[in-house]
Amino acid sequence: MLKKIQEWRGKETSKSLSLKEEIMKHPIPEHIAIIMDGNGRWAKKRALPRVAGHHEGMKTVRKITKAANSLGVKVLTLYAFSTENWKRPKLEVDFLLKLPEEFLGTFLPELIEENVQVRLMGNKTDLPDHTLRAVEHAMDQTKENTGLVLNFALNYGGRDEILRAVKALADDVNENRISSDQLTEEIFSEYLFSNLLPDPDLLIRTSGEIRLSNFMLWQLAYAEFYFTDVLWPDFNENNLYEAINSFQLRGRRFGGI
Ligand SMILES: Cc1cc(N2CCCCCC2)n2ncc(-c3ccc(F)cc3)c2n1
Repeated sequence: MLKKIQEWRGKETSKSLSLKEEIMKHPIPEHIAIIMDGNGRWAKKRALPRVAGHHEGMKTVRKITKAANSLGVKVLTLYAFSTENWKRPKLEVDFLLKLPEEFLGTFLPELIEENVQVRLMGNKTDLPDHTLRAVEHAMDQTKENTGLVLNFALNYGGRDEILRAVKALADDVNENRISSDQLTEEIFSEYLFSNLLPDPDLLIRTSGEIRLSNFMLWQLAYAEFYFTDVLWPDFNENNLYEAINSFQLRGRRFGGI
């Protein structure tokens, strides 16, 4: 039995290595965005509390961040907490909003070592002070880093983002800081939380759900979508390679023929 497990693991490793070698021969998506779904289901399958799935999912964040950075991905955006998540039970929300400081408290030295730049995308005002302090400290400690931009969508909602951008733009028009005929998609993008970041090339959503859930509604206009039944806590480097391989096999036309 042990021999069979070792043989299986050997095959898995060689499959993973050969797939990584394969995708490295072709352009790697510059910006990958991930809806990290399936954490509660992962816990339920093991008769564990939902928060155990969130905690396991946090370990997957580290694993996939390292894998993306080693591939040369430029931006990795992770949907960590949506504006809709406030509707969850208070105990679960409190647990979730402690994860940023737990993750950074453990892995920030490693992120700095790996030249990763931490960034936040979302509405900061409603976040607890302890959460914001941890993230802003990490952003300050990594602002000079030039490797992977690890962009956490925290208290983020696509419609909220667009509405805030329109309001700020309307103020600028009313104050004659810009006229509506000067407005372009590029200028509008600067009003979004994701300003200065390139749009995602590849969106990955785990756990089999096939919907956007109010995520990066403007920015995903031309992205390739990849859906997998794998639950986020089980998502590994080979699953990432499979998603990138699928992306590379598709011909992107950006609306052209
Ligand atoms: C709210 C939340 C939930 C959260 N989960 C773990 C991953 C699965 C999805 C939900 C639960 N993770 N994982 C890492 C962070 C995080 C956020 C900001 C930051 F600067 C550093 C780490 C995180 N934040």
